[in-house]
Amino acid sequence: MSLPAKSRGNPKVSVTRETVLAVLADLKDPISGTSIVEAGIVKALTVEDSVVRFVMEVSGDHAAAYTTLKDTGESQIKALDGVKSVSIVLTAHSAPKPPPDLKGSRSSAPAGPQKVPGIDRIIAVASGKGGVGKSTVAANLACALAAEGRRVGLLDADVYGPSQPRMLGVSGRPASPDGKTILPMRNYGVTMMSLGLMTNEDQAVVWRGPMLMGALQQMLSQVQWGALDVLIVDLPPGTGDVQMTLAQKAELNGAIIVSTPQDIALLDARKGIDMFNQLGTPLIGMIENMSTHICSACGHEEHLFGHGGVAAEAQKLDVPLLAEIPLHIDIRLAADGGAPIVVSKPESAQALAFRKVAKDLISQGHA
Ligand SMILES: Nc1ncnc2c1ncn2[C@@H]1O[C@H](COP(=O)(O)OP(=O)(O)OP(=O)(O)O)[C@@H](O)[C@H]1O
Repeated sequence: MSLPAKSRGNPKVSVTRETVLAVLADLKDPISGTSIVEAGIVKALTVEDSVVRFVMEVSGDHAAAYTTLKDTGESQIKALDGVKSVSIVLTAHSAPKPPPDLKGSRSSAPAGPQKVPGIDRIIAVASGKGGVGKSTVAANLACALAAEGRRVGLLDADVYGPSQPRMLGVSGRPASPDGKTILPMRNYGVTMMSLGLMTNEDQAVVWRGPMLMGALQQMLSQVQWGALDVLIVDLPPGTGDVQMTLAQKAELNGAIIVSTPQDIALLDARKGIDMFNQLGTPLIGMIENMSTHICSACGHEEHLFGHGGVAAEAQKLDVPLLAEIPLHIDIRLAADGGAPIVVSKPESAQALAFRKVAKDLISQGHA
């Protein structure tokens, strides 16, 4: 493929994603012989403020063969007009052969969920429906556990709407000094990694199933989490590929289901509970979020989305109800402002509701 005409000599020209892709399309994958774009090696390409970033996802067996290619790509993109800098992260995942053993094989090799080295426990925070406050709960629980002295990681696996960088007030890109491992970000005592940090915040990310699985696996195995007492995983809403992959690849110690009291959210939450039951992941409990609204002006309490629906459901399903978190503007402002309420107003009633859950998780040995 030939390059689009470069606008040499024009310092004001801004480089586009298409121009970068055209350069990359001319680079041959040393293994398949096709272009590295066609071979699906280039992932999460973003062009932002003249800075080009992308991930080259290659098989671990051939990582060395790609180092030169990475350097070539870097210098060719740097040479484009309008490019200030280039950041390429070369990530090597384990070889695709033998095929992933998802159903269990007759071989003696251990199949199924594995413990992630250095991580004592993994808790998934899930919801059946989007927008019920799952990410808010995950961020507050992670910070509250850290404040209790636990070594906490937070993995934002919500690939369709990663929000943890914003909630934890973290920006910038994770570094990969050796091209193999990724250094996570850290704030409020929480070690955090998000797929959102590898992509452009304004860009809709269309993840294909296998790409998603590769990315999730990388997040678990190539991020330098360090020693953790607990890793909280903020899952995307619903019962899709990410949930399945996570439960199949990593040993999950438990799941927390977040729901609003409304029937429709509860219906979806039930599907989520069903899925975890089928995957063999123990349910730690349910959290009713946006349980009751307390007016910040007059203190009047009203039940915008109903109240007690999750408690009734939890009882029916014989799953503990961990908390009823009120709908309060301070919770939203804190989350939007990059300092969850347990950090920004730790003594408020809203923060105490989250902190109690964290303390209970510790005392029950879950975190
Ligand atoms: N208890 C609460 N009180 C007030 N606002 C809340 C509360 N919980 C969540 N919110 C706000 O609701 C919005 C959605 O929350 P959040 O992003 O945590 O939901 P989510 O379930 O993770 O959504 P998605 O799955 O779509 O990412 C955010 O603006 C958040 O600040």
